[in-house]
Amino acid sequence: MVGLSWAERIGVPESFALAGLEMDPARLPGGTGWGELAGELRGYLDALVGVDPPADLVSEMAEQLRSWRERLAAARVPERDQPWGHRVDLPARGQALAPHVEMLDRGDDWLEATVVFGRFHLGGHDAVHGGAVALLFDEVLGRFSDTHGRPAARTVSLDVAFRAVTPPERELRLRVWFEREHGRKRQLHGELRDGDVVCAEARALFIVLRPDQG
Ligand SMILES: CCCCCCCC(=O)SCCNC(=O)CCNC(=O)[C@H](O)C(C)(C)COP(=O)(O)OP(=O)(O)OC[C@H]1O[C@@H](n2cnc3c(N)ncnc32)[C@H](O)[C@@H]1OP(=O)(O)O
Repeated sequence: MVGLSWAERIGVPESFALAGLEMDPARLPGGTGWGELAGELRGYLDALVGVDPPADLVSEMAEQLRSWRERLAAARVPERDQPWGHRVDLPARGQALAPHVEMLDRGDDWLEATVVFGRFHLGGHDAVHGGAVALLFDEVLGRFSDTHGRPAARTVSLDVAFRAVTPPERELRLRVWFEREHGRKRQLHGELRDGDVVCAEARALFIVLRPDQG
């Protein structure tokens, strides 16, 4: 990654997919195969949550995972060089923590997207975990907060109201928008819907980082 600027390394949070960014995936951390790997990991976690496997399969999986953990330990890099969470050219920044979000449309101060929570994000009784819903809002509101050339900010408060059960494995609609910007403060609002049903609403406050806080 020698010679790449920080912006080239992690991209800028202007997009949820490549839109407008001239980045060559082969030159980015993780290379061209990272998106497929992150997608496979997401799929693996969703599949694992949904099975009751026989004992020999459990042992075999544990052994393979142990082997991969040991191989990966040798390839550890500082956070700024890792592809996970830094690949803004890929869905979910190339990580499997947050659910899969696809941007549909956006204006200067609003954004619409679809989101599907996998079985991995299930809390119980066919409802998505409330923490996963909060994670979704923090991720999308947080990224959108930094768009249109705005300097980076951090979440200082996130209030989520759970209005109805959020179903897994269904395409849901997410809308987020700026409510107010004043000084270092940005207030954003988000709404998650399953058809006409409002599943959750969020209000978040972001504080722009001072140069010494980046
Ligand atoms: C591209 C990647 C996108 C991913 C999105 C994910 C986003 C995240 O999850 S960020 C991680 C979670 N958040 C954090 O770790 C933040 C931890 N907090 C901090 O680091 C610090 O509070 C920081 C740096 C943001 C601000 O600290 P500092 O510069 O000292 O601000 P401070 O002076 O205390 O507060 C600034 C203003 O905000 C207000 N404020 C601060 N916290 C709160 C709060 N919780 N509620 C209401 N107001 C608050 C203060 O009252 C103050 O207001 P005023 O200027 O009117 O007096």
